[in-house]
Amino acid sequence: MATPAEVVAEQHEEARRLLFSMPCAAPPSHEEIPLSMKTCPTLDLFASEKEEEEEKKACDEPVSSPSSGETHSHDATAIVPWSSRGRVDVSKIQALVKEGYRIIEHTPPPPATKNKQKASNKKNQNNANGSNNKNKPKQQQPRLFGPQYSATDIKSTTNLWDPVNAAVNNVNIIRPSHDAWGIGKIVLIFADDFLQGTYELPWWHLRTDIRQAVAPILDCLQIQTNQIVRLLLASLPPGTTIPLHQDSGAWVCQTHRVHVPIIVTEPDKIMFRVGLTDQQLQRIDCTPGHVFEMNNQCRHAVSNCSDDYRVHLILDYTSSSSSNNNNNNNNNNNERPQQQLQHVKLDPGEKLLQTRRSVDRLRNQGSRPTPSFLILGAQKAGTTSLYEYMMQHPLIVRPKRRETHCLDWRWKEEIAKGSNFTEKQLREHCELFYETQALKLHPSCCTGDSTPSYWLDSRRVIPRLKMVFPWRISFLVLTRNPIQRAESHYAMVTSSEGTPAQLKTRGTEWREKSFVQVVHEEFQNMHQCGLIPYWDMDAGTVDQTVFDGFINSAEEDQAWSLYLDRHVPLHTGSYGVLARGLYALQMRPWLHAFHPQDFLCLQLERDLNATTVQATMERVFDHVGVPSSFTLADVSPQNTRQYEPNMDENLYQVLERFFEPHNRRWEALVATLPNQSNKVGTMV
Ligand SMILES: Nc1ncnc2c1ncn2[C@@H]1O[C@H](COP(=O)(O)OS(=O)(=O)O)[C@@H](OP(=O)(O)O)[C@H]1O
Repeated sequence: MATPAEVVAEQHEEARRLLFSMPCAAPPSHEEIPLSMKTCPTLDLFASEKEEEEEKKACDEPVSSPSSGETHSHDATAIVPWSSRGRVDVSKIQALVKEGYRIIEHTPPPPATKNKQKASNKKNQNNANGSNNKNKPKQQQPRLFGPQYSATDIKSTTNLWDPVNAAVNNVNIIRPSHDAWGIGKIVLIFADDFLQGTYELPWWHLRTDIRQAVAPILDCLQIQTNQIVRLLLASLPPGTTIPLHQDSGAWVCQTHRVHVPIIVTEPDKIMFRVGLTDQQLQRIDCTPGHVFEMNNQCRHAVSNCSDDYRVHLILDYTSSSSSNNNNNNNNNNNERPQQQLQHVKLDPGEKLLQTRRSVDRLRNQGSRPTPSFLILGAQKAGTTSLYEYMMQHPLIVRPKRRETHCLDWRWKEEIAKGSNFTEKQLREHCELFYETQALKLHPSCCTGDSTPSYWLDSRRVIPRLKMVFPWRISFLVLTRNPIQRAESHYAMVTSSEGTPAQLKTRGTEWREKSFVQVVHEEFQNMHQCGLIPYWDMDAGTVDQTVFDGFINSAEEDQAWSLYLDRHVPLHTGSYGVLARGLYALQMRPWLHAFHPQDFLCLQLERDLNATTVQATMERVFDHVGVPSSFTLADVSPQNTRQYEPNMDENLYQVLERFFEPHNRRWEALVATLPNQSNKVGTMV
């Protein structure tokens, strides 16, 4: 939430009052602030449907209180809010950025001459047609990619603050809150929030004069260029206050934030404050050349109470161990292991596509297909929780519905009848269930859905999936104690609560039957299909020798197919109370059709409990190809239901005997899959 204007005005007035009574603090003794003093903030999450709104929101968002929701791993009083890193000569940078720092147009004007020309041509055309509604120019291109400028639109190539000059000779970067505050910028290095890509802009990698001017600062900090993830100059207009806030985003706890005042005409009229709380703010000396590091997890604010613009160089860098070509490891043991930075050199005039948390090159559009992951099942095994936890990740975008069913129930009826739909048409139909077009532009983001019915009867789903989404998909499979799964299934299907659509899809077949009856019928059905020859229907026991000889045989496959034909309808959810708990059987066709490494198999009780869920989700994020360094804000179980126990001890024991060899079979199968850590453990 942006700070209300009246609060900003109050803070500005307070800063003005403090100018003469609050001296600059003596620099704390620390030099580089350990990253372990910067805990991960609570993120305000990316919401696909509100993307436009989100983009307008602040990158550095104000939050209520620094000590409230945050869990500092350190004694709070020991956290260092800032440190002085030295002094440097900034005259070379001053000379480079002096021109135009006072007159900044933040929104580049449209390329006037050409647009006017086009508009007048269009007007003439329309008049000639006798209509001015036809052939309206499409609004979408300019909005997405920004206007196209050419060298002739630039007023002065030496004015690095000019957004038109930047758009042509450098790269246009959007910084929503800073742009809204009227802050001018010269961006040299930029990164997305997860540091997936560190972009060196042309004015950095093509201009020796700029690099040489900045070099003394890097020497002072004792860092290499490849450690920098953001480097920019910001011009704060007179009379402006950036209100109290603390920075958010996954990058914050992985980077050191440095400020260097460059042009500050009246340093005594600048109020730059930082502190652990709003009551503990310290004022920092902002005379040009003072290199200081600020803990941007602490509260901070700045007010320019002078009559001139104020230019700071702002630099974020990672510990040396995370940068390529650097062997010097000064990482503190408490810090998260850091990823290797990927440095990308951008071309002059190149277009970037930004959301609040992501940065993508226009040239990379479409490089991640949609969808790129699917939660396959099992039904009632916690798939809603898994899905909702995934959707908290800022780079995962919600599909239009959680269970798309685009490959089973919602597969076009005509298609099912075998009409002549082309592959392209089929794909387009399925793509409608996802934010496909928007995601093409943002390949660092991804989407997928959770349709637990896919796992059980995959005979239709797998060929359709291979046809419409022929790229590599990351699959997620979640299992649960199959007895509890069955109880949960029965409770859902017989519940009278839910929307009319939910009640319809659940069916009414089990309404008049007890759980015991439903289980008994399922045993009969399986038996008649020849699916459980090892099961003594009267004694309720397994013949292990028959079981071992039967599983994975052609007879088992045939019996399974017969069972699916006879007892797995599409129009109701009242089926498969035991079959849905035969996890290895459901998985077999999937493993025949796809690579084993495409699957991540999790177990509800073991992997989504309060102790394990964060680590599990980091594996999930890794599996689907988004940065795993994201802390979940809400790990509460989803889609829970209160219901009376619906079986006696005797039935429970029967089911335990029935499922026991199947559970072992499943565990043995999962153990053969690559990338399944935590694979040792028994089905609870
Ligand atoms: N984290 C966690 N820990 C323990 N149990 C959990 C968790 N998340 C979901 N659940 C339980 O999973 C059941 C819902 O599963 P699904 O969301 O897959 O159901 S559905 O197939 O989408 O209808 C539902 O089970 P029942 O409450 O027994 O019906 C949920 O309570």
